Amino acid sequence: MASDSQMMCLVVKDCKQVFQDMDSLVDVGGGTGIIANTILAAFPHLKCTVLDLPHVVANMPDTENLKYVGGDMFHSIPSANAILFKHVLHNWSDEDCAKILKRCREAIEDKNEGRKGKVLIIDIVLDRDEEEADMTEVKLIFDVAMMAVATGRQRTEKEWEKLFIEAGFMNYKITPLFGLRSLIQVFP
Ligand SMILES: C[S@@+](CC[C@H](N)C(=O)[O-])C[C@H]1O[C@@H](n2cnc3c(N)ncnc32)[C@H](O)[C@@H]1O
Ligand SMILES: COc1c(-c2ccc(O)c(O)c2)oc2cc(O)cc(O)c2c1=O
Repeated sequence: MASDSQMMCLVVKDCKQVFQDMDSLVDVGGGTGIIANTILAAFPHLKCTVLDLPHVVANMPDTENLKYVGGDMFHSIPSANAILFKHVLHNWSDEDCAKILKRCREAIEDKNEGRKGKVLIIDIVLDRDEEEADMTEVKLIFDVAMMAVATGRQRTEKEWEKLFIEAGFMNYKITPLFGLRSLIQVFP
């Protein structure tokens, strides 16, 4: 998982505009900060926070631009312009994702400036039109794996869309990445 996170180098390189116009980002379920550090290397002006379970971040030292918060995404997510989830939401049921996405809406609302941020999701999107059959097969194997090891699942675009709308988001944009995954930007 840690080495896979280095694929973020390519995401950051290919999707510069996604990170350019923000000041702050929270990586939810960001573990030991590999993804956050990769993003910071390309965008050092950002203030990043990694939110993960207390025992995961207990011994992680903060740096000038990267802070570790031990907590629970179901209860509260620190405020920021963007909230990132890489390989997190596929571990959770629709009901759980709805709760998490509601916490995101609270986290990206800037009450003083009336500005609203966005949610970034890196995960599998099943049944993309342009996709080859063998790619779909591998994605479905991951779907079965997620159901076996957690209460989660892989989702089609329609299933993602339903989650976003039910959580009060207005719009989204899917950018396919290399391999199996896509970047989904979700806007309030
Ligand atoms: C599958 S890992 C993904 C790690 C990382 N985002 C990546 O792509 O390498 C899921 C992460 O979510 C964290 N997590 C699980 N439940 C959580 C919760 N309630 N609040 C915050 N983080 C949680 C786990 O500790 C773990 O680090
Ligand atoms: C489906 O997610 C992908 C994972 C993954 C593995 C284990 C987990 O607990 C997860 O939550 C996610 O890992 C990889 C690794 C790769 O090199 C390529 C991939 O496409 C994926 C996933 O899509």
